[in-house]
Amino acid sequence: MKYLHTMIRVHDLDAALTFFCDGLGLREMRRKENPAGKFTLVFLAADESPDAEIELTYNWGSDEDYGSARNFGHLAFRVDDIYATCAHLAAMGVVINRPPRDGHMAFVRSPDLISVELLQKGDPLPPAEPWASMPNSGSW
Ligand SMILES: C[C@@H](O)C(=O)SC[C@H](NC(=O)CC[C@H](N)C(=O)O)C(=O)NCC(=O)O
Ligand code: NI
Repeated sequence: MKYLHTMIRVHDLDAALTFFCDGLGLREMRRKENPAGKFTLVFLAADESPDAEIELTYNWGSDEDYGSARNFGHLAFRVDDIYATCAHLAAMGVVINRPPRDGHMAFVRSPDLISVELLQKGDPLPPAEPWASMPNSGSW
């Protein structure tokens, strides 16, 4: 058996692509438009794990509240420099809900409030400001 993807429903496809592609660096692998079903599927992957995809499902014009079930935890990514990644996301206006105070782990949320865990590749980075003294913001 092979793991293929995790599907998440999004309300604003452009905002979700800005977060996952411009923010996290994932690449759009392919997309499927379904006019009959009035939805679009966009498959994304990180460069080091091209087979492990995220499937963004956009239901055209839907204002359905998809909720935020606590049984789904988070998507996790390994990053080369957690401080640089968090600084880049913060510059885009993304809230760093759990700052990388320990140089190892951080949490943010996508525009659809999907929790995303960022883990530093290799050993934790040395403590550095502003992260070392940055408080948590909200939940993740
Ligand atoms: C391509 C394959 O990976 C799919 O996941 S297609 C599954 C299919 N998706 C849809 O119909 C998308 C639109 C639908 N309105 C929705 O929001 O899911 C499907 O069966 N979805 C149902 C589901 O529970 O995933
Ligand atoms: Ni799917």
